[in-house]
Amino acid sequence: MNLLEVDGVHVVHKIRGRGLFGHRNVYALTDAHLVVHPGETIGVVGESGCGKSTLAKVIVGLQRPTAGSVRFRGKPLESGSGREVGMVFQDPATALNRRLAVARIIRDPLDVHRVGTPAERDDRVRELMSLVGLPPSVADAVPGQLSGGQRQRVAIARALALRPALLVADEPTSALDVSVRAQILNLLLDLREQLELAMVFVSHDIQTVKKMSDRIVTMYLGRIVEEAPAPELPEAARHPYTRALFSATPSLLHPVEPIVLTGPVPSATNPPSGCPFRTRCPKATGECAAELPPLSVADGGHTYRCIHPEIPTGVTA
Ligand SMILES: Nc1ncnc2c1ncn2[C@@H]1O[C@H](COP(=O)(O)OP(=O)(O)OP(=O)(O)O)[C@@H](O)[C@H]1O
Repeated sequence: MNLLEVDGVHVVHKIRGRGLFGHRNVYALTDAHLVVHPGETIGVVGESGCGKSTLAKVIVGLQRPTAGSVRFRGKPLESGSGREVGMVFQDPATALNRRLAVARIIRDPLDVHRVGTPAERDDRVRELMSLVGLPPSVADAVPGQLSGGQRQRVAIARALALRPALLVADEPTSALDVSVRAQILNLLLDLREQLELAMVFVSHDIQTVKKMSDRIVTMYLGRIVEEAPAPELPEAARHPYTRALFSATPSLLHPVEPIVLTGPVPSATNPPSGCPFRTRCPKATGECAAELPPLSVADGGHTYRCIHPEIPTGVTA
């Protein structure tokens, strides 16, 4: 059975316009479809504002869809399955209550859900601290007394307290010093292995996402424009935008032809007709404005929305 199914989810925010213009809609997420299988890691990439965090919040139940549904093990997310999905946020400095001691922060979900006896909760907190590599000596410290890496370990321990089957990590290392990023990524990889966790890993750092993920979802202006097996990227990327993202942070192992994007990302209040990427796409033609490109399917569960796709070397279109 699928662990998680995001089915036709839209998130539209209403914002107050200036003067006589009344309300405007921000199309943060449009018709998102995504399936997560037990134990697999889905990477989500795209530029700032493309809807990555909105998708992450929808998956953990922090953002209610305007339309569409999210199902966990076949049941609507609202029906109590929320505790099976843990979330780690970008900045542990703001995500943690700065007045509470580490042990209290990690224990909080256990208290809220009344898991076991108080003594069992204490044991679980000790176990979680050891799992994420926190020494027992920091149990009584407050977040301000810890390093950034330690704070993120506290956040990860708290997210794992209720033994979720799925962990959503939204830019979990981007607020950290470069020197500790690898440690936190390795910790997430170890935990995934040890606990057989599924993960949704959100980052604008496409090379890290490639390393962490089984499949990669590319988002642009609120839409999923491509989903492909991570090991095959960037060579197999069909959507010019996925290629552009990879070519912006080239890797020696996987060189790609540079695709330089010009012009600003269009506003999510007024997305272009047809293909959302067409205003910046080097391959765009008049046809791209007419309608949203249909979902095309390539080998290996690879899907994309583009009518002028890149064709990988050695593949016939
Ligand atoms: N509460 C809100 N009210 C109005 N607009 C919002 C709200 N939350 C998000 N948005 C808008 O929705 C769009 C998607 O935002 P989201 O935070 O999901 O993008 P993102 O890809 O995660 O960006 P970043 O990488 O900068 O975090 C953006 O245009 C953003 O400005």
